[in-house]
Amino acid sequence: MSRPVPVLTASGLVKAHGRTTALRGASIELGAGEILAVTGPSGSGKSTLLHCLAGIVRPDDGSVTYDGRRLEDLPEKRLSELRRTEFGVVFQFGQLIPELTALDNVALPLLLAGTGRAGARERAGEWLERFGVRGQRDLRPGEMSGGQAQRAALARALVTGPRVVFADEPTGALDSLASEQVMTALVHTAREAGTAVLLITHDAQVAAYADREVQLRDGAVAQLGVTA
Ligand SMILES: Nc1ncnc2c1ncn2[C@@H]1O[C@H](COP(=O)(O)OP(=O)(O)OP(=O)(O)O)[C@@H](O)[C@H]1O
Repeated sequence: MSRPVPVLTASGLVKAHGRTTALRGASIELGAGEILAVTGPSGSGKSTLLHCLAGIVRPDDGSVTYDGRRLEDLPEKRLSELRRTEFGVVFQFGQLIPELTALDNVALPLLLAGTGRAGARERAGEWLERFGVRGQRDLRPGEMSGGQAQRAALARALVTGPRVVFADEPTGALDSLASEQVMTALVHTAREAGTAVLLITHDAQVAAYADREVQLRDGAVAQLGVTA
């Protein structure tokens, strides 16, 4: 099967945190609309790789190219605009804002992008519906189950129509049923919207949802294999 056109490419990424070298020449390619799992032992550099690819952290060496633009050449203002409009991020503990309801959490990125309040709330409601948590729209994160909160976090990551979603252990804190619901919702929605997903996971069952898997070992890509 032919591979999709790359939307995000990293080559030779090096990144140290103090004396610890987290990435030692990691290279990776994410295709448009592709769901790519990044696996590997604890400390192998998975989160650091995601942070570099998402433009959250600047690598010490190497290059990240998104849609023909080298992230390292972009000024901070342009990079944060790109993160806001073209990338979505979700972490292990969804990091919803605890004081806001599910609906307001999902509406927030739209408000920040300049959508009016009524339109933002309406669209947020539609996205909660897609993830099967519209019934929880008026609950705050602490009042939802872990799986419900993660589905709301995914709705928030996807509501602006990003081209790439970065998910760092999105099911890491969930039981297997909730994990399955979150992954099914993520894969279904990403496929429908043509969104590429970079998915970090320890869990082979979660990695099996991806089109392809890349393993990191000691800060570099160890093996490429097709999982689906
Ligand atoms: N902010 C930081 N300060 C110091 N060291 C760090 C920092 N972030 C990561 N590291 C170190 O860099 C290495 C890679 O960490 P990273 O979190 O990228 O790995 P990981 O594969 O995502 O690990 P895990 O699966 O345990 O989350 C580890 O040795 C880690 O201790």
